[in-house]
Amino acid sequence: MADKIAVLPGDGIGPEVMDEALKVLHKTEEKFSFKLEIEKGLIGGAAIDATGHPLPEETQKLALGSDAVLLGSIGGPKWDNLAPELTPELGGLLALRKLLSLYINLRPAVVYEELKESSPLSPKVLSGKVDLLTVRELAHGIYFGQPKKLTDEEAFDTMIYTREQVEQIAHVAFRQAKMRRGKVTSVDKANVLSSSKLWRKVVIEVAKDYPEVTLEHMYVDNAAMQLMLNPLQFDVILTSNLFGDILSDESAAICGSLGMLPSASLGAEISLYEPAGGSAPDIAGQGKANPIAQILSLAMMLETSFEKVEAATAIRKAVDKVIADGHRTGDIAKAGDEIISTSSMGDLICSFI
Ligand SMILES: NC(=O)C1=CN([C@@H]2O[C@H](COP(=O)(O)OP(=O)(O)OC[C@H]3O[C@@H](n4cnc5c(N)ncnc54)[C@H](O)[C@@H]3O)[C@@H](O)[C@H]2O)C=CC1
Ligand SMILES: CC(C)CC(=O)C(=O)O
Ligand SMILES: [Mg+2]
Repeated sequence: MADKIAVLPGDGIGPEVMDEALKVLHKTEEKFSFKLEIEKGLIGGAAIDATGHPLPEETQKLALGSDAVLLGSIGGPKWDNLAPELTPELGGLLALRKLLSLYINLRPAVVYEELKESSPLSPKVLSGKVDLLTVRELAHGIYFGQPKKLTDEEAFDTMIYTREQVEQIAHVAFRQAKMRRGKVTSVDKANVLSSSKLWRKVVIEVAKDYPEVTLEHMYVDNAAMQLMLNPLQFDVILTSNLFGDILSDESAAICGSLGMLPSASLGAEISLYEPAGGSAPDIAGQGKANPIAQILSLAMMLETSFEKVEAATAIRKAVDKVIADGHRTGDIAKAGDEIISTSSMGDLICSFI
């Protein structure tokens, strides 16, 4: 039986960039002689409009019955004022991450030599190759902690981490660092938050199992600044759900655009692959979105869930080639560059596979 993927395009630019990723998948299947069974489903605002719920039962069944999930992005102003549990964010994406027990979120950020000019950072700061990996805890922390409350007079969220949850994600970061340049920077706010004090204590304990990996700690405010001042110092950034969400967007900015940042959300069995960015309502429906984050998320899926390493490498090489040849969507263009559309970028990447 063919391996099966659930394809959930979602909202805004989600369906646009997903079309390009599927084109690339089909080209890759042809080239490397394999076939994945694809079934599309609804999530987020699109699901609310069609069924009244951001994660309909049918989508839950589809995800649970697939070998991997490829997701576009969810949300948009149209659905912002619903009850929290019925929003595309909480009721859709976060509920899906919970359903699949996805506690690991890997967000690799690499600055392409040819895109250094698209980065807001100066050539002096980018004097070497920025290649960092955010390992973000994805299933707990303040996004999920109970109790939560929202009234017109009072609102709160709860940031909880248990020893076991921190241990789990810390081991992932140290294992990644062993395969990379051997350094983990654990980012917390242990000077203020109890959950961070436990985080730091447990990370120090886990580090003892990895004597070959250097561990350093950084408060999140300083980390946000250090990313701008000296991103070259980072190899693996290990951090909590909220801090990882914020810092990974910052790492995308360093790369030139959120449209360049893929991600893999991993857990017990079924993994989910999604661009780090959102539904980009400001550019949705205009053919302006950069599909590379979605296409690189596809490459992460082929490699991680299906062991199609050659296929994933071919996709990454094709992306390298379009960038090296100077093809640019608007988000990564500099003054004077010809700007190409979402679908032209997808076509070009296909042509290089
Ligand atoms: N994983 C997901 O599905 C996520 C969903 N969201 C949702 O997306 C909606 C919009 O949120 P925002 O804060 O505006 O964040 P966003 O990530 O959608 O957009 C931020 C900025 O990055 C740009 N951008 C993002 N992806 C791009 C791409 N592929 N190509 C070119 N430019 C790109 C957008 O045009 C915008 O200027 C909200 O409803 C939010 O909750 C936000 C983040 C992640
Ligand atoms: C809907 C958000 C919680 C998703 C997000 O911003 C992210 O995972 O980066
Ligand atoms: Mg985010």
